[in-house]
Amino acid sequence: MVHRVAIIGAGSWGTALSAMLAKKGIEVKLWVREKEICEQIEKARENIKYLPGVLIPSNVFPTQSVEEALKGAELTVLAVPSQYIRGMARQIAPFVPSGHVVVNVAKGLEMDTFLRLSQVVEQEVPAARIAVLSGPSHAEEVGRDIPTAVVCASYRKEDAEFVQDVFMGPKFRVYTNPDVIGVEMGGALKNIIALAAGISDGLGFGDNSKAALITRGIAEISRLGQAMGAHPLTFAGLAGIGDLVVTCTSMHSRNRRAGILIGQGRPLDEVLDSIGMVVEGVTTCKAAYQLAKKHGVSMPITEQLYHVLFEGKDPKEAVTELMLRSKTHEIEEVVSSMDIKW
Ligand SMILES: NC(=O)c1ccc[n+]([C@@H]2O[C@H](COP(=O)([O-])OP(=O)(O)OC[C@H]3O[C@@H](n4cnc5c(N)ncnc54)[C@H](O)[C@@H]3O)[C@@H](O)[C@H]2O)c1
Ligand SMILES: O=P(O)(O)OC[C@H](O)CO
Repeated sequence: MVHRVAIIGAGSWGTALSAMLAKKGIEVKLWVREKEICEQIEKARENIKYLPGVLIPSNVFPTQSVEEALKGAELTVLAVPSQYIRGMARQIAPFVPSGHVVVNVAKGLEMDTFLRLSQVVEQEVPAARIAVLSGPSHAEEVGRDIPTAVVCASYRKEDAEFVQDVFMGPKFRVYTNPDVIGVEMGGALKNIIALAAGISDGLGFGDNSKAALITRGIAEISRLGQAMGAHPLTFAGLAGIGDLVVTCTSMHSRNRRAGILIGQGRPLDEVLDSIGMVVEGVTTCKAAYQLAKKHGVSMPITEQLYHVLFEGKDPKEAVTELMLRSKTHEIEEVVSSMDIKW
């Protein structure tokens, strides 16, 4: 039984996970970047900016010191947005003992290097053993004890099972998976498709369009994931189709909400300002667009979203290009493996 956990980052997700672990009786040291939020959690037991309405138990100890957060921790959770993972990993590194498990819960790719986040943490915290936790899990629901299932991936079975034991509870079920690449790529790339699904809603399209985006979305996520070494079946799991469905359909999703506003014709800067929280799909789209080129993988939805976000393309024109692009089979592997001549 673990007694003390450090959580680095008190945005929506770090705050929800802190509350959840604290309710299991674990002492949580929560590193909070903003002084006013740190004081608010300490005094009012609430994080009004990032997770309003969720009571933060008294065994969550907010601190602005990374050293203090990690002191005596048996597990460290990195819960800052993906573009800050390297900086935070570098800050925690001096306080991470050899063999300590660091679990990354952010979903994205590093924008300049296109690295997966566990690779970034590995580079910055060589003493750590890395795990990742992903899957369909909106902070607003986890913070309110709504039943949720996620997946933990790690190269070592014992590390994945350790994280599973720490997080598992009657309202939070954790599976394990050795496919770190697949779990990370599913979690990162679903945000791109959620932005596209939001745009579809913002344009006034319907459920058919959404289902098409989800289904063709998982096809292109899986293609890039496999080109990078992932197992295809991981994309049929919680970090794949599971997270894709929740993010494309939920009003909690910041990516989907941002997409809706873009579809309604609002400029990207204004949209990101109005959401006020991280919209990971924007930077991930940039990285995935380049990664797809590098690996020679076709990602038509990602490609069109890239043109809309960064080159001012009209979303309606992007939809027409997606619908009219060259004809193709649904699943190439089915065509080649069926015992019939085509
Ligand atoms: N919110 C969710 O429901 C949810 C669920 C699962 C995974 N995630 C993932 O967790 C990660 C964190 O997202 P979130 O939802 O908690 O973010 P958020 O938008 O709610 O909060 C933003 C966070 O970024 C921090 N921050 C801002 N500038 C920083 C800097 N320079 N250095 C370090 N930290 C800085 C803020 O202090 C705050 O903690 C993301 O990758 C997200 O995809 C979120
Ligand atoms: O609000 P979003 O779009 O960042 O999604 C949050 C989680 O990743 C959902 O699983």
